[in-house]
Amino acid sequence: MSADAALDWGPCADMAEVRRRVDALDAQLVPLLARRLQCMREAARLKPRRELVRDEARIQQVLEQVQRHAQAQPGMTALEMEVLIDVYRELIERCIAYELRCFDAKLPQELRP
Ligand SMILES: C=C(O[C@@H]1C=C(C(=O)O)C=C[C@H]1O)C(=O)O
Repeated sequence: MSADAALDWGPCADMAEVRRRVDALDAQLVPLLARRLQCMREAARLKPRRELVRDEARIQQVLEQVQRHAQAQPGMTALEMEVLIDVYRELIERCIAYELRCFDAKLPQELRP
């Protein structure tokens, strides 16, 4: 089965099909998440001060955009929307933690927290 066919909507015949779909989705998600992390490395390189790593206004903007993308998905339930936003909140927190580590790595040893 092609990756696209595995992503078709509709009920799965059995658990094997559920897992084929999940595996195909992960194959698409992992490279995208890796690229998102690489953006954090770039953000850490470009931001001049540690306190700029966490930007609450930008976090809100990202969450609102994600909500709009999710609303455009056919068949998305309110509960799925809630889970997705939770996943994104956690993703952003992990990204900020990674960005902080990247930022600290560019500081001279004596200035690292
Ligand atoms: C990448 C940035 O740094 C942080 C990471 C964010 C993210 O994971 O989307 C959002 C806001 C920032 O706190 C940024 O400021 O855009």
